[in-house]
Amino acid sequence: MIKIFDTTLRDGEQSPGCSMNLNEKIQMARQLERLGVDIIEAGFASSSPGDFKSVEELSKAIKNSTVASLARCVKNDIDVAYDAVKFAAKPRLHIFLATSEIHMKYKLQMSEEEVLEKVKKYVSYAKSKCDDIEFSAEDATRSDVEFLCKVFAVAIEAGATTINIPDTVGYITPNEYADIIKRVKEGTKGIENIDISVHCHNDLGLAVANSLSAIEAGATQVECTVNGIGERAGNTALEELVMALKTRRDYYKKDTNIVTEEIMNASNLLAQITGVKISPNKPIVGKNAFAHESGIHQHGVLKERTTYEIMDPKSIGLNKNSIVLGKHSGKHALKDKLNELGYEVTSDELEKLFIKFKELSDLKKTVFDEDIRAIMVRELQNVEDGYELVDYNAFTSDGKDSKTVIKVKKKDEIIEMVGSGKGPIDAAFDCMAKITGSEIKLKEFSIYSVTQGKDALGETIIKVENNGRTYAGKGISSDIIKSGILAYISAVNQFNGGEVSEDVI
Ligand SMILES: CC(=O)SCCNC(=O)CCNC(=O)[C@H](O)C(C)(C)COP(=O)(O)OP(=O)(O)OC[C@H]1O[C@@H](n2cnc3c(N)ncnc32)[C@H](O)[C@@H]1OP(=O)(O)O
Ligand SMILES: CC(C)C(=O)C(=O)O
Ligand SMILES: [Mg+2]
Repeated sequence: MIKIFDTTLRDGEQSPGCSMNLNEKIQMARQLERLGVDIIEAGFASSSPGDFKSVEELSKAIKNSTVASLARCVKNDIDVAYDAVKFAAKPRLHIFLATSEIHMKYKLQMSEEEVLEKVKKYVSYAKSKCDDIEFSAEDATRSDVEFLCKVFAVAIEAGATTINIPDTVGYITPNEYADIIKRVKEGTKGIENIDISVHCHNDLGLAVANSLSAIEAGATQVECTVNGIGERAGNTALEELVMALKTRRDYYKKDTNIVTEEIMNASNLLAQITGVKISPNKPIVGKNAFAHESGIHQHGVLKERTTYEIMDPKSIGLNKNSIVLGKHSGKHALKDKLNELGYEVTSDELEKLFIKFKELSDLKKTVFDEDIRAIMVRELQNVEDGYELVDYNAFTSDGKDSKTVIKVKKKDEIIEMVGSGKGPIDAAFDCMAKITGSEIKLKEFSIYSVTQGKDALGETIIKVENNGRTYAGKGISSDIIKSGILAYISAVNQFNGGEVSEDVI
C-alpha cells in the first residue's frame, strides 16, 4: 500500500496566486478526506497567525486522515506546529533541514556537523511532543548520498518514523532517483520499519515519472497535490500518480486508499477556490482528457470505449466521456449526436446533413448541440419554406436613427421592407418583425468572434419569445449586421416555417 501525503494546503498554497482562507482550506480538507488521502499537510503553522489558525481548525475538523504541520529545525516552529496539530485525531510534525552542499553553504551557512547536530536536537525535541514525526532532507537529490544516509540515520535514531527524500528543485531524473532511494535504503542504519517518502517538483515535467520510479525503488509514501499545484512548476499531481498506479496495477502492483471517484470533485473544488483554471490537456482532470474530436477515434469509442480510452471516466467521477463535434468528426459521431438530441435520420438524410455539418465545422472551432439543432431545423424540417435572406442595406450615422432595408425570399415570393431603430441591428430586427408580422420579444442577444483577425467571423446568438415559447437563433458572417439578420431568420423559421405574415401579403 502506498500512502498518499497531500500537501495541496501547504506546498500547493506556495504557488503564486493560490492562497486560501480558513473556510476554503477547511472545505478543501474535507474533500481531501473524502478523497481518502492518508495525510493532509495543513500548513506551516509558525509562518503566520492565519496559517496557525488553519492548521488548528483543520486538526479539529478532520477525523480520518493524519494532519501534519511543517516546521523548521527551530524550537518555536516546533512548539507552534504542535500547538496547532495537537487537536488532531492523528497529529504529525514534519521537520525539515537542507542537506545539499549548496543549501548548507549559502543558505544555512552550516557545516555537515552542524546539520547533523540540529537534526538530532530538533527531531528529538519534536518527538518529545508527538509520536508521528516525518523528517525531510530538503534538496536531498542534490545532496551527497553518503551524507544523506548519515542524516537519515540520526533522524531515525532521534525518533523519525518517516524519512522524506525531496527533489526540491525538480532536478533529478527517474533512474537517478531510483538509485538514490536504493542507496538510502541500503546505507541508512535503522531504516527497516521506516516509511520512505518522496516529494517531487515538476520543473522538468518529471514529477510524476520520478514519483513512480521511486515507488518501484521502494518508496512507501508519495507527497503530492491536487491538480499538481505547488512551488514554481508545481508538485507531483495526485490524480496523475494515483491513476497511473490504478491503471497500470498490472505493472506497479501497488494500491492506494484513494477513492478515485472523488478526483473530479477535488480538482474542480480547488480550481474554483483558487481561481486557477485547469488546462484542457491536463491529464486526468483536463476538459479534453476524456474528449474525442476526430472521426476515426469517435467511431472506435462509440463501438467500444476501450479502443481509445485507458481509463473509465466514471472511475474519476466523470459521468461519461465526451464526443466533441468539430472539423475532424465523421458521420458516426454526427449520427450519435443526432440520436442523443432526439433525431432519427435515414442514411440519405445523414449524408445531406453531413455536408452542411462539414461546411459549418470549417467555420467554427466547435460545433455545439444548438448548431446541430439549427442544421436540423433548416435541412429536415421543411424550412426551405422559411425566410431566406436575399439582400440588405444598412444606413447608420451618429446621433440619428438607423435604417435597414432587408430583402427576403419566401417560397417564390420576394419581400422587401424598411425598418428603423437605434443602430443597424435594431433597425434590422424592426424590419424583420414587420416582414414576419410576429409578436416577437427579444430576450437575449450576443455576438462572439468565432475566428481571429480583421476578417474574423462573428456569430450572433439570439433568444426570442413567441407565444410563450423561447427559440434560439444563430447566424455567422464576417459582417455582424448580416450575422444578426441570419440569427433572427433562423429563430423565426422555427416557429414561422412557411407562413408569410398576413400584414406582408
Ligand atoms: C522547500 C520548501 O518548500 S520549505 C517551506 C517554504 N515555505 C515557506 O517559506 C513559507 C512560509 N515561510 C515564512 O512565512 C517565512 O519564511 C518564515 C516565517 C518561516 C520565516 O521568516 P523570517 O524569519 O523572516 O526568515 P526568512 O524567511 O527571511 O529566512 C529564512 C530563515 O530560516 C532559516 N532556515 C531555512 N530553513 C531552515 C530550517 N529547515 N531549519 C532552520 N532554519 C531554517 C534560514 O537560514 C533563514 O534564517 P535567518 O533568518 O537566520 O537568516
Ligand atoms: C519541505 C520540503 C518537503 C519541500 O517542500 C521540498 O523540499 O520541496
Ligand atoms: Mg516542496
